[in-house]
Amino acid sequence: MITVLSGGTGGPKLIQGLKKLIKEEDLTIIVNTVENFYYRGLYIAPDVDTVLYTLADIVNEKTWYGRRDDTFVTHEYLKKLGCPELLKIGDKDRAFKIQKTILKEKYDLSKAVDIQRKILGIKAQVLPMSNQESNIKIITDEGEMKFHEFLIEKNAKPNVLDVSYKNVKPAPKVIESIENSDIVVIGPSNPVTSIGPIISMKGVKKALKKVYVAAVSPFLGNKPFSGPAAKFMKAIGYEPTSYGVCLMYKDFLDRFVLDNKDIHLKKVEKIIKDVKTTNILMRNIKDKVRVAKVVLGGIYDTDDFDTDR
Ligand SMILES: C[C@H](OP(=O)(O)OP(=O)(O)OC[C@H]1O[C@@H](n2cnc3c(=O)[nH]c(N)nc32)[C@H](O)[C@@H]1O)C(=O)O
Ligand SMILES: O=c1nc2n(C[C@H](O)[C@H](O)[C@H](O)CO)c3cc(O)ccc3cc-2c(=O)[nH]1
Ligand SMILES: [Mg+2]
Repeated sequence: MITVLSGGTGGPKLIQGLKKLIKEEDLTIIVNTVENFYYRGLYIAPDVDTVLYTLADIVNEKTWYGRRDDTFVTHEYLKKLGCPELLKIGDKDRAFKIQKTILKEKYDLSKAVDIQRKILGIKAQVLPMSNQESNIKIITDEGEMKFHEFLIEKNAKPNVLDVSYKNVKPAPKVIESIENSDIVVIGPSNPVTSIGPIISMKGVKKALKKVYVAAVSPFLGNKPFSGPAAKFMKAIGYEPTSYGVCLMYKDFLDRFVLDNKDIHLKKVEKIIKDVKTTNILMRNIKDKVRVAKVVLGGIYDTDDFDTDR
């Protein structure tokens, strides 16, 4: 069994590659929930929905949120009515979020997500990291703001001084799925706001130390491939590089996959015993399968699986 720790962009790209190499029923995804929030009465779980759409092969791969080929009739009409939405939510995506909001009135998030996973015909297990709300705050030189205010309204421009979120309890099956895995894969997600909240939960690091853990870096040199990870890393006192990431994960990390052009390779090799390199930019499914093969190579046998599914 393989358990993947994932956010809503980098992790899902690697998941697409892993899905080509292993049976989907042998895959468990623990998804970040730190940025979940109620928006105008709708419960929004961005990374959960992106992971579900990715596993169901309906994700919009241009934005890494929402569904491919969705329509935006309600979103556009709300604008006309003078109530523009912060998030561009498609009509089918909205229905899916309305369903999750209704399910959450009766069940916890884990159960609601499991019902939706089955409706999408997904065989992998999808575990939200927690059923509690983290209320993440981004502390900037323009004051404290909500995650999506920072990311979308301010376009991640303000200087970040700190990132804070409540320490929440792991959801059911999270610890157990890590402990029962042949390998835990940490996707190239944002180390601070996607992976950090998962590994800082009670019992997670202890569980990760018991199993083989492999991670892919979201950095090349001093820059992430996309998004605000560099600002967040500096804000919490880590350099925005693969070396900074390996210092965050070093207590439990066994294998680290870096880009073959990463100038921090030597420093990382002093900390992590098993370092692999390849081109870790994932533009297409060929790239994603290649990176996934380097992650699993020699640890998890994928030979008996026809990869041209
Ligand atoms: C806003 C975004 O958060 P979220 O949508 O949750 O994304 P993740 O935390 O899952 O990932 C962001 C992370 O992904 C890295 N990334 C993106 N594309 C690639 C790639 O092709 N290869 C690779 N090794 N990493 C990739 C990127 O550097 C980001 O840091 C957010 O926080 O950015
Ligand atoms: O930057 C944006 N992110 C959007 N996101 C992504 C969201 O901001 C995520 O929290 C981040 O990408 C980090 O995971 C959406 C996610 C959804 O589930 C549904 C709709 C959106 C819409 C947007 C958007 O308009 N702009
Ligand atoms: Mg995220």
